[in-house]
Amino acid sequence: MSADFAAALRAAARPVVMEVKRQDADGRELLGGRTVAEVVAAYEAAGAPCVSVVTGRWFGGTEALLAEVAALTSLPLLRKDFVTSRGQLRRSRELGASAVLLTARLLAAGTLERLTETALELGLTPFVEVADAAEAAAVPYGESCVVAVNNKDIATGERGAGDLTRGPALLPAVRATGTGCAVSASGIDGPRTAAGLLDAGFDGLLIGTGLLTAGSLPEWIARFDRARKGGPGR
Ligand SMILES: O=P(O)(O)OC[C@@H](O)[C@@H](O)c1c[nH]c2ccccc12
Repeated sequence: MSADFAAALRAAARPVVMEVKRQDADGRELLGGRTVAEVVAAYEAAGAPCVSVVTGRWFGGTEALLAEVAALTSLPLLRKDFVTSRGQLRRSRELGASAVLLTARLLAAGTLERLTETALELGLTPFVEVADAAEAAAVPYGESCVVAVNNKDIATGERGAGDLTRGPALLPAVRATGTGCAVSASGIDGPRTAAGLLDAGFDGLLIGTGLLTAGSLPEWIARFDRARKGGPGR
């Protein structure tokens, strides 16, 4: 559980944080009759370096889901939720998270700084999501954080398709935070899109719905590998 989330992601042949999420923002079921154990096993077989677990109620998640995934795998886990308190950070650690989502848009600057500090003290990697250049410029302790561009809009409840041009445009601002791990998150619909974001310079991706609704995960991965310019593991 203390595994280094960012290092695992950066070192991976397929730097994709694969997400366990019960429902999308519109309430659509995503596990499709599979058990959580089956989904985690499929992600491990696909070479996932890290797993994201959505505990937010909005997406049908619970804290118990994080504990369940932690019992199934030793991969570093990201807790995805709307974390606003230090208590939630401590709890995330207890439940087995290695990294925790902090959403810049939802947190006042002082709160984001305080939560980032506490996360680092607890040995959790802050996974800070930004949606514009101003948010990126304000990321505290950027060199110790994973900084992710969220392609979807939190202001509209993460509904809709997302804006995949946002990420590459924001990449210079994300790099300026000092992070060694720039991630593109949300709304990545297919293997070609995913490959294009890595070719555009992202170190990693976070994908939930696209993987969970893929007819065949091995086929998705094979298409992803083929679509990458330098092949997997450049
Ligand atoms: O399923 P997608 O579109 O690949 O997105 C994954 C992830 O980014 C999304 O689940 C998410 C984005 N922000 C969140 C905040 C809380 C919980 C979950 C999320």
